[in-house]
Amino acid sequence: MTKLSVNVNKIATLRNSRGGNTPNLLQVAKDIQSFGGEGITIHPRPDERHIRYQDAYDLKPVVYTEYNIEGNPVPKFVDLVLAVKPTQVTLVPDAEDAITSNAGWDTKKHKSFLQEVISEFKQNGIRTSIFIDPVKDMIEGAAETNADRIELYTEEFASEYTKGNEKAIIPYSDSAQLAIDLGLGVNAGHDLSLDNIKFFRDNISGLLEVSIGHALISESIYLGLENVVNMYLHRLK
Ligand SMILES: CC(=O)[C@@H](O)[C@H](O)COP(=O)(O)O
Ligand SMILES: NCC(=O)COP(=O)(O)O
Repeated sequence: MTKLSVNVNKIATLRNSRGGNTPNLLQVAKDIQSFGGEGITIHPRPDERHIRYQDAYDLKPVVYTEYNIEGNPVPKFVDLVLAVKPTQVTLVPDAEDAITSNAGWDTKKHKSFLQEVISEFKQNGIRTSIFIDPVKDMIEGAAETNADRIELYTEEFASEYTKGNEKAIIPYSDSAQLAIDLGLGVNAGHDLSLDNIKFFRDNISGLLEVSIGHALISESIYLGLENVVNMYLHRLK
């Protein structure tokens, strides 16, 4: 069963745009879970353009499903995650000025760093996942970091699928199977949407979790948040 974790970054974007507290991030997170959402994901970036570090603390008592905090493991981020202790931390190699996440880890080049930071999170009871491209060497490197899971970076799939190229799934299905064979759990995210999620899910064995934000919140403008959450859940059955 693939769990739906809703990324609420874009709720925070809207909230911050007026300087107030509308939409109320905590209330939206409660509602998403009451609609059937099986997790809440946030990605506090160093410039706090959307999710603020305080949001990560404030959400902890509100999230009773799975709480996933994503980000580049710079010292401030590591301290935040160790203090909040979410269900899962997803490590993303984002540059500070990146408009959004745009690459997976080089797990060979950063092996010792990742081993060290992953060990610290695991010692604190936090499940670890690393954001990764669907590349054989990188998946093998991920296994050597002792991460619990990988998160397949799905932008390339989403972009190609939109153009009608269904073969774009092949690196992802191959990578997922290799990860499972190496003892890694498989998550996925970035640019997944109502249009592509069922095809992706149907072709990825053992997919444990998808984290979806930008498309889901955008689709909700037209279709309503409760309706969209349930449309994703239906496609993920
Ligand atoms: C790692 C990942 O794919 C998501 O966290 C994505 O980066 C969302 O970040 P933004 O909402 O800032 O685009
Ligand atoms: N890890 C992916 C995520 O949390 C949301 O990415 P997106 O759906 O906003 O592209």
